[in-house]
Amino acid sequence: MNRVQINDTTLRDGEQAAGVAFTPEEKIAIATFLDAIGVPELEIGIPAMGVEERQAIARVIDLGLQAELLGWNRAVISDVQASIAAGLKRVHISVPVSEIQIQAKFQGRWRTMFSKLQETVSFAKDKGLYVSVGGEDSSRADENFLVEVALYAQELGASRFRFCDTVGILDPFTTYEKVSQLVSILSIPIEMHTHNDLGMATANAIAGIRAGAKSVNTTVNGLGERAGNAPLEEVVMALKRVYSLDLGIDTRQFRHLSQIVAKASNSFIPPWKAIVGENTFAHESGIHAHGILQNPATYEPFSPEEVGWKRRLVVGKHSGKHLLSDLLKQHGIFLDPEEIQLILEQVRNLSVKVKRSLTEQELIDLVNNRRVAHGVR
Ligand SMILES: CC(C)(COP(=O)(O)OP(=O)(O)OC[C@H]1O[C@@H](n2cnc3c(N)ncnc32)[C@H](O)[C@@H]1OP(=O)(O)O)[C@@H](O)C(=O)NCCC(=O)NCCS
Ligand SMILES: O=C(O)CC[C@@](O)(CC(=O)O)C(=O)O
Repeated sequence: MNRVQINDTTLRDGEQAAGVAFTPEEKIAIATFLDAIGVPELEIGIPAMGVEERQAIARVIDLGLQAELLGWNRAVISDVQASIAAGLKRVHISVPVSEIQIQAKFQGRWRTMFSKLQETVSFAKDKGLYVSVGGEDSSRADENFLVEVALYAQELGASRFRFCDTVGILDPFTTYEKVSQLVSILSIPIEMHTHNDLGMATANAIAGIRAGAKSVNTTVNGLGERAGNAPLEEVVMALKRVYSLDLGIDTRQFRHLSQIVAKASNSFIPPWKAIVGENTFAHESGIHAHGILQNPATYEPFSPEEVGWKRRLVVGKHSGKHLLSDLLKQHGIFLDPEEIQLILEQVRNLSVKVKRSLTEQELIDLVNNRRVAHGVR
């Protein structure tokens, strides 16, 4: 698989998630962090939103980051002017390409879409800007029509074409076919933009990359419209682990980054969320813990440290004797097999009652209480 570049859109599509509103300071902190870990391109907002958004974007530009910075625009001249006013040198111009979107936005007049694309791309090019063009709803567009739009964008001087699965309705197989077709026809690179409505954003992003896309949009934690976008951490780790493609991003910072974005977006990360959920390296079940105690590779796809975590072994409803005696030994408590079995039963009962794993102190208390009850010192 060829080299591919991340263009992270946490600060644009991520912030479009209902209820999410970053302060300028949060935008700065997130952009700085993404840049520091080696993300090479960031879509940092929508200048047409107004003066405050433009000021926040300008502050991010002023940081002098290594990353290339991009602003999102409709095919509207005043949007591009707003991007220029914010100080951006790179603009992304989006046009609807499916029948349903062209109907909603331009009353079905596809010629209007072409003329707006022409006007805005030419305007931006005349101003010396780098221009990327996005096909909104590419996945539902007529394939020949999509090719026509993309070729036109290329002819106008766009440097990249973004294939958008706007409502997340593709699977990886169809994504591969559609993107392969575009890659075979266009000479400019394709960028993947996938949504997670059917839980396939990461898989579709990877399928597009396998088909030859050279760039991919991600967001931290998968934050974004509705069910969100392809998560940065998942795309980077899938490329690294499945395809041995190291993008040079410091993955050890993923946990920290995830927490910063979760806080700024006032949202909660499910414990089982791939890579950044707090259970991703926690083991409670007896058979798993027994395996982990011998060799962590039995039940871990890669080391927790690689993405900023530490392994956790916890006792709970599904634990077994090996884990229990191992944890107790660490506290200098040695029980015979019969006692272990009795404590295990108590662990199960208490876990069901409190509906969680037990803390080490709760485990020790169970042992101590049993000793007191049986007059053991
Ligand atoms: C962009 C924004 C400033 C425009 O605000 P607005 O003038 O109040 O208009 P609305 O959002 O109500 O409606 C969208 C307008 O953009 C038009 N539009 C939508 N996509 C377009 C595109 N790719 N190119 C050109 N025009 C487009 C719609 O047809 C509608 O036009 P109209 O005002 O002439 O009817 C505002 O929607 C905003 O702040 N958006 C930021 C977040 C966002 O919507 N992101 C979605 C990305 S798809
Ligand atoms: O950049 C583009 O061309 C479109 C990106 C977009 O995020 C638009 C959206 O719905 O907010 C999508 O998913 O289509």
